[in-house]
Amino acid sequence: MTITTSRSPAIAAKGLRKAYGDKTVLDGIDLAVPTGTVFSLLGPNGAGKTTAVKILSTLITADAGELHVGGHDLASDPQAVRSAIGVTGQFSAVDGLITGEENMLIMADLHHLSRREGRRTAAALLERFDLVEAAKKPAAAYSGGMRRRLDIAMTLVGEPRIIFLDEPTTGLDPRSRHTMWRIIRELVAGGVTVFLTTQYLEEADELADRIAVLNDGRIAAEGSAEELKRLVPGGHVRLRFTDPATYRSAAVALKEVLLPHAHGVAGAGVSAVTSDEALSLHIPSDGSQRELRSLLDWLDAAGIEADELTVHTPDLDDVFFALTGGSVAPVQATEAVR
Ligand SMILES: Nc1ncnc2c1ncn2[C@@H]1O[C@H](COP(=O)(O)OP(=O)(O)OP(=O)(O)O)[C@@H](O)[C@H]1O
Repeated sequence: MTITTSRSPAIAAKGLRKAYGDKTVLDGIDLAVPTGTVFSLLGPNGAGKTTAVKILSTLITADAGELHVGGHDLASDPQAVRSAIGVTGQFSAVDGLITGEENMLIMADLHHLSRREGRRTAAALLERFDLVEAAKKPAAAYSGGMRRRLDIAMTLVGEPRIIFLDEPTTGLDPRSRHTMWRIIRELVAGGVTVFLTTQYLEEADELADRIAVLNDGRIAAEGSAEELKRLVPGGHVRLRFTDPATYRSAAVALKEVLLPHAHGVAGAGVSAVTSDEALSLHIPSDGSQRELRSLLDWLDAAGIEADELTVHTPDLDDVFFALTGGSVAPVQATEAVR
């Protein structure tokens, strides 16, 4: 297993293209997902994430590209790809009219397991996914979280080594989301490769070894969460005040010190953000000890006492907005600031 892990990617795409009519959805995308890792594809609504999942899991065909999944060529051997993968997500395989257990047994039949083996596998997976109590109830009566768990359990009947999860936690409450994260981590610990699309940047941050941000049909950036966060600004110190008068005098003093000629306070020359409603000031900062010290010195010298000081480092939200045309400045401009 280690040999495969280090040598051949579980999922590889070169020049992946797909258009619907004159709308190009994927415009020559390259991806390589090492075996036993989590890869997350992020992007705004309509960016083409589901399209990429559908292509790589053989549900639809690409217009162009060299695509390999599990070492098999998607164009020439889609059947081999199908037997290596599992897919769950927006197009759930769960039949609501029958029980969770019956859904599992149907999957076991589809995978040609013997009756005995099918029952054993179904029971083990229902237990693993905390569905034993619900097993005899119709799946239509399941909550969203239970249904997702059943969906993944069904996918695992065939013991796929590569799993595509298309927005697996959309609409789930925080507890169900954390359960799903635990399940995904367990799968990966067992050597499974996970291709994950999500709308939750926190989810990619938690789970993914590598993240690609899809925008306008192309990969706008790819890397670990930490690497992506380094691409954008967003680091700041937030000062919060409870007394409006103290807040106002701090805002005035800050404006003076952040004039283009002034230096010495963190990020001098970069505009701070004031929020009159929240009585808070956001001062650009990399959060380093040096910058914090100079900020504290300045606050002392100016006689300003904030009620709360918090350091905010860039998160994936900042990355997402910067790369997908949101409200934050584009990446190049932000690099100049840092
Ligand atoms: N069968 C189809 N025919 C025509 N256009 C399609 C078809 N499927 C998807 N599209 C278009 O392709 C684009 C990408 O859709 P896709 O579902 O892959 O996006 P997505 O990133 O998964 O979005 P979301 O986050 O909303 O699920 C969208 O503009 C969509 O309208």
